[in-house]
Amino acid sequence: MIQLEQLSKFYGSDHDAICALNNVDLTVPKGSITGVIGVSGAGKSTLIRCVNMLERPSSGRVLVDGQDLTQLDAPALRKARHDIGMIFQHFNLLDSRTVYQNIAFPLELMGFDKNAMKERITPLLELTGLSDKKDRYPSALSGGQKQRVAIARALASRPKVLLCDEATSALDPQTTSSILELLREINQELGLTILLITHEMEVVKSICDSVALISGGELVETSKVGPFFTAPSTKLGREFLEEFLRIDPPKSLLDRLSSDGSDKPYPVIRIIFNDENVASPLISQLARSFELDISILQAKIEDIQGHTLGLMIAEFRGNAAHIEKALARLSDMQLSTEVLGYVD
Ligand SMILES: Nc1ncnc2c1ncn2[C@@H]1O[C@H](COP(=O)(O)OP(=O)(O)OP(=O)(O)O)[C@@H](O)[C@H]1O
Repeated sequence: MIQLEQLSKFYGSDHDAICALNNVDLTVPKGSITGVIGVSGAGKSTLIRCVNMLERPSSGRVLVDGQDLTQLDAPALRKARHDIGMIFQHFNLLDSRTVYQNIAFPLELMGFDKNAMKERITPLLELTGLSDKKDRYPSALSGGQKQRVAIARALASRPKVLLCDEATSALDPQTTSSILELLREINQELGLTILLITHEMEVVKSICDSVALISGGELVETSKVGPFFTAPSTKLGREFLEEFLRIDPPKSLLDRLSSDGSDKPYPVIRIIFNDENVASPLISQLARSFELDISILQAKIEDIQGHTLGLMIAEFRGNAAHIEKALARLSDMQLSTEVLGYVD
């Protein structure tokens, strides 16, 4: 388990200090995968680097399995770091060492002899699918394979927690999926607690149990992943969700679309559905109740860990007063709606 208590970090001197983290409280339960998401500059890297003291917090506490790392002297911190593995966006492998030697590196520092090292490394090569690549150098590996080496190296000291710093940001979507799958497997098989930072909702959706949204160094929302995707409680959460769900209207529609409703009477609406209303025959009910013709122009449904989320772009045609009432009905139902423009 990782606990961050009132964690703050300032860079620079007093008068022009930059506040990168401001009184952050976050708990990552044992065996869970928690994602910290935020835009560039929000403080994600600073946060994750404070967990293993690569950055010294300015104030607050960092507890890993109950031990406050901010209170440790250098030798005790070195020892505590054996419990914390970390992987990075750009892998950080040693180019002059083979795959095997890279994974062996932390064990050498810990004083393992050759046989004990082999005993540790062989199953890690298997787990990460690298057994046949053990004598290759990093330059002869793909990005995904490099990240697998980094994961094996991070696991060599048998850590209790794994920190992932944008671990898939440099990878293509297919490789990203395979690395995320590997992380999920490791989490389940080894019971490893994982804290990751990302700017991608797709990563959170794929493997996280919980999510923490960070902005301007402050934690603005924490939630289980299902509720976060179906009903985020903050404006920023909703923005992330909309960006994730975004489907651009087709060009043929954009060409007809006017931002001004005075010359074109029929609105084109984007509606986000969630668990509560995705299954209801909402569109046909609205059409019947308000005598409207509703054309669905685009639609998308996502399954987020058992929760359903849908997005639809639809054109509402009919009497202006009836359209207004239909929109009011959507609003009463707490559905997130947005008028994209008007058509005639
Ligand atoms: N070493 C540093 N010295 C001064 N300011 C820093 C330093 N590192 C980060 N910052 C500042 O702290 C704030 C948070 O940066 P951080 O790198 O933690 O954000 P981030 O969310 O990880 O961004 P990105 O996704 O772009 O990496 C930013 O305003 C950044 O400019």
